[in-house]
Amino acid sequence: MSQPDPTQATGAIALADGQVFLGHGTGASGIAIGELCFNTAMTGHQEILADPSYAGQVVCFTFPHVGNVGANAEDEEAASEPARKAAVGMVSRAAITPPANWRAETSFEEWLRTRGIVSVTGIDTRALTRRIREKGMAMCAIAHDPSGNIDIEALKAAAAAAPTMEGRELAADVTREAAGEWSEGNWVLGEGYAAGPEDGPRVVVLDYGVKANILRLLTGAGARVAVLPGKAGIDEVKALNPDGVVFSNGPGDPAETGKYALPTIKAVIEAGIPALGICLGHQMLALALGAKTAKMPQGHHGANHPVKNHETGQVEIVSMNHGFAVDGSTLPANAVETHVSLFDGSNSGFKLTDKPVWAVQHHPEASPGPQDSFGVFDRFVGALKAKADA
Ligand SMILES: NC(=O)CC[C@H](N)C(=O)O
Repeated sequence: MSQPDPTQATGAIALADGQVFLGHGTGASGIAIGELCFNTAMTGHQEILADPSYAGQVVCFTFPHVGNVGANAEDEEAASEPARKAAVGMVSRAAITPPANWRAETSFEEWLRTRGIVSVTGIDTRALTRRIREKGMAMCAIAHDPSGNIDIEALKAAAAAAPTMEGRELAADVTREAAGEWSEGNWVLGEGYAAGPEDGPRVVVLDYGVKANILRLLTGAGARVAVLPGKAGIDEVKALNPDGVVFSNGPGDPAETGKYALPTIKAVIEAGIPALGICLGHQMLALALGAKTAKMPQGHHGANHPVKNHETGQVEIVSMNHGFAVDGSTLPANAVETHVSLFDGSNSGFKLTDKPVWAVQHHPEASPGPQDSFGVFDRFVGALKAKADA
């Protein structure tokens, strides 16, 4: 692959170990610093970059053609204004072509610009991905300068000085500022989003950077959904009379966000309120139960990860986006592992035997990805309805 002249490159990415890749800048200009991960999804790149769990990260897409479907407002995953600060950078191989899809409302390049995502194309993404596979996710600095005046040495220094993801609390940056109601339901081709139900179980979602499709699928399953900022305490949760509580996905290190979130999570479990944790919420539920989480070398980021559901015996193909994992062997005696990743055997879900508590590591809401795990929402809301009818 031809490399631009280092003195004229409009895009560059420097890793913390000093390795530099030169390319063509696109999207937002400037410099962004974050953890570099690779994502293997072949479609849904707008939804991936708009997932607030990617806050503080630069995403390298392994699929070479990114953005040729453009972008549209319906595929928005930010559920609040602060949540629009999701991925900080994007790396891809081929140049972004004009949109060629009937749903496109804008070009992907324009969307990257308006979202402030510093992007570089023309990169040997196979080499970059191999680097992550061999040495783990690296801190990086990514630059786009349309005039081609990138200070490579300064970029290397910025990458080397960047704080690693372990120990970072990022949920506070992407959570909503005030409590709110959520009424958007499931998306239907040609019709858009359905309205939420008038009655049904009350579900309170603790927002650590929740993906909008989690809220839509809860609403679609028949719940009346309220969303609270991630720092809300148990009194604020109880004031909404919840039939169930959801601990959302989100960015950063679960042990750090857990410093303010665990008291609320523990209080919900102790009160016997049915609870569901997703991704960061799954990790923090595990921490609340005394289990441990650890940083993974390369994490799971993609839309075709096989997960074994021990309860049904079936394999579900799921969306994944996590760089930390629950150590399943540290779960307490009253927890049963319900899901496991078939890529590496890491924990992908558990439930409690003596409390109505469930958790999944993967993203059952997809967006993007297969819908094999949509049943997580129907089962949770169904359990709340069954409890109300009992
Ligand atoms: N999608 C998520 O909720 C990610 C959880 C956590 N930030 C991780 O990287 O593991």
